[in-house]
Amino acid sequence: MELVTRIADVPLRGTGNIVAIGKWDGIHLAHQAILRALVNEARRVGGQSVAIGFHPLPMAVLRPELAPPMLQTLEERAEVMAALGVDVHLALPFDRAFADLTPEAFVHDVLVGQLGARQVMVGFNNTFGRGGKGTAETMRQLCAPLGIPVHVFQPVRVDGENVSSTEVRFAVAKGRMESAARLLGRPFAIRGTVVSGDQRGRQLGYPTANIRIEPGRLLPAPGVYVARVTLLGEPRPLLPPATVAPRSGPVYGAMLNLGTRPTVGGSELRCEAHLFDFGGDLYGSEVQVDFLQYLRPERAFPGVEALVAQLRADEQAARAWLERNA
Ligand SMILES: Cc1cc2nc3c(=O)[nH]c(=O)nc-3n(C[C@H](O)[C@H](O)[C@H](O)COP(=O)(O)O)c2cc1C
Ligand SMILES: Nc1ncnc2c1ncn2[C@@H]1O[C@H](COP(=O)(O)OP(=O)(O)O)[C@@H](O)[C@H]1O
Repeated sequence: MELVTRIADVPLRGTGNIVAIGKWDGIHLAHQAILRALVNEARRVGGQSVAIGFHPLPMAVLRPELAPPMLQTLEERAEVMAALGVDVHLALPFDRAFADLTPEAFVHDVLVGQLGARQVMVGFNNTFGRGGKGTAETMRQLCAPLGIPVHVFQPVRVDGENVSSTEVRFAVAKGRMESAARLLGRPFAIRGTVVSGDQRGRQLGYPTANIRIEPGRLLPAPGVYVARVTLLGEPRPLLPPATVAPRSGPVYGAMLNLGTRPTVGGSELRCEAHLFDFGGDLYGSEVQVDFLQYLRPERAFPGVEALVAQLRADEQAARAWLERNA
């Protein structure tokens, strides 16, 4: 998949562009329904599937004080799209000039004029153009005279709730990882580089890979979790335009602590994972951490012995969970 941030960098391929528009944060089940339809339709007509999104997200530009933390970095979002088979992700920088386009100008100049869209797909609650004035219905009305079909996708429901990025954020922030996974269709995950810590873990018998946390992203509630860690290898800085392919690597069951380590006098938030049945050097490599299940809150133990005893109990609980859910 090509990841581009400028319309001029969208390749010209096939019989034209089939376009889906959204914010795509998290790429939950409802996003996936649209993107799968996009890919299928583009393949059917021999066209190119283009998912238009934004980076940074509109809210981060228009009302930064109200902008929620993101469920994914641009790279994480792009890789999930690549895995779904999308041909191009156009992540437009949402600046003031873009925000000021009227719905008419967006359709006539951007979608038709610059992108040559043949069909358009949007979610039922999509808004676009100045002040968010354009709705899915506006899109239909503007595209109909141009002979461009608009497909509006209805909400996807899970456990009686509409699937939305807001619902996913809520579940993640509460540490409800199984709810988050039901909405996402996969576990909530973060990626990061392993950096060095205080080198204390190995003395406790539990070396813990210290995963650097990107600012501005949403993290689960602090605490101890059952996790799965994928070793992705060398970090690959992403500078669009770039070709993005889904990455993978060896996968390990793990237990992790997202916390400040009060027992050893720590104060800043860290994400530290102990991988089961692994030995080796992870410093400088990139990992993906899937948060699977909340186990317990972090506690201040009277000393390291009590901490290690708890880590043994955590290991048993985490291994048992992984076995049950293999
Ligand atoms: C599964 C797990 C649970 C943990 N729980 C706690 C805890 O409840 N309280 C605490 O102070 N530290 C906890 N820790 C953090 C350890 O104190 C930390 O990993 C250890 O101090 C090693 O730090 P280092 O990697 O910087 O050397 C936990 C670590 C893991 C992997
Ligand atoms: N099973 C394992 N789980 C996590 N890290 C491991 C494991 N085995 C070896 N390591 C290595 O040990 C490092 C963590 O050891 P630790 O003593 O906790 O040091 P630090 O404080 O620098 O994180 C990891 O970054 C990784 O390179």
